[in-house]
Amino acid sequence: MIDLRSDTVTKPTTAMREASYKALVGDDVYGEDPTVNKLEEKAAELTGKEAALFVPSGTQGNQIAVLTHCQLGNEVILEENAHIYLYEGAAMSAFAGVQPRPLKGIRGALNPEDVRNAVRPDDLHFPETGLICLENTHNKAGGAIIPLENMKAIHEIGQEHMVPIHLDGARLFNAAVASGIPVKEWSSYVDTVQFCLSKGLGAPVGSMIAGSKEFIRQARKWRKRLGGGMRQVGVIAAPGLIALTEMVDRLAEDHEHAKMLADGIKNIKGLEVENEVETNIILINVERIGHTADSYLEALKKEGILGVAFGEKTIRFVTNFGVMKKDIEQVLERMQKLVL
Ligand SMILES: Cc1ncc(COP(=O)(O)O)c(CN[C@H](C(=O)O)[C@H](C)O)c1O
Repeated sequence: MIDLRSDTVTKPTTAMREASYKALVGDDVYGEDPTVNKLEEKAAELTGKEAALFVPSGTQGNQIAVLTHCQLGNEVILEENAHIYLYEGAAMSAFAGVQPRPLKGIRGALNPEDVRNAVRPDDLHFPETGLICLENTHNKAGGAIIPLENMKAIHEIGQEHMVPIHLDGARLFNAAVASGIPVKEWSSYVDTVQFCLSKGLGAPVGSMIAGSKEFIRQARKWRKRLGGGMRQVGVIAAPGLIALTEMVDRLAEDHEHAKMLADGIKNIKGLEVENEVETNIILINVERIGHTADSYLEALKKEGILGVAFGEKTIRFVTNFGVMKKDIEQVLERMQKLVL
């Protein structure tokens, strides 16, 4: 099986498994796990924030950010196809008691003037705007990189209106590697950032949230309230350190494979690549070959290829370090056969 469903399917490397085995551990509820402490320091250093916190998933990282930034009854400005809006089970309403304010984006990027106009004025009828959420790279937009200028402009609006900004940076390292702009620079235009260790970086579990010391102190408390206080967590934090020290630069290979796959698909009659492939995600429209996303995925599965549906007529492929160049060649050969 060539698994292109997501970069979440990556399995830990041998180095990660060895690091787990050898990890120095302690009780993290008492702050005594040296490995996760090191990982949190590393994440703070890479993002240029004062502190960071290890969390078991990107979703929990995003939701702890909402819980920590917002009060009950706040409104959260976000892009209408953001993961935090589409794929997190309305957690921000269920747990934090806030209402999302979805805005239309272009390839995931919000128009700064739309953001400015969406910030609520002080009025007895209105909720206060508690947070602005950005996502980079943008999953639904096909791993699109939100331009730095756009983030800078929205940062200024946040500062002007004293509304904090959270970045869902699940694939922020993909944006950094593809653009050559360091993670620290991207992070300088937001108050808090969540990034995944468990996606392209290949760790088996976990994400990091980074922000001010005070923010992380409160976020740690929210994680504990959610039952996320962990004990000898170094066992799963150690692979995260390998992810950050050994697996970042190789993301360029995933991007190269994605471009190779997209270029090959463009030569297959009837298939249409929907997105400009900047990182590791490819969106393919299958309508012209008379398929729905589901029927095409079924046909692909019979050929030993896995993808996911990303709409009625669109499938998504995500390259990852389990997929080599020879796999990409195989996928193209088998997809070509499917349309003959
Ligand atoms: C932008 C972004 N932010 C947050 C998350 C949540 O991360 P996890 O909770 O899965 O660790 C994801 C996961 N994305 C997963 C995937 O792409 O296969 C699915 C859709 O949930 C994400 O793409």
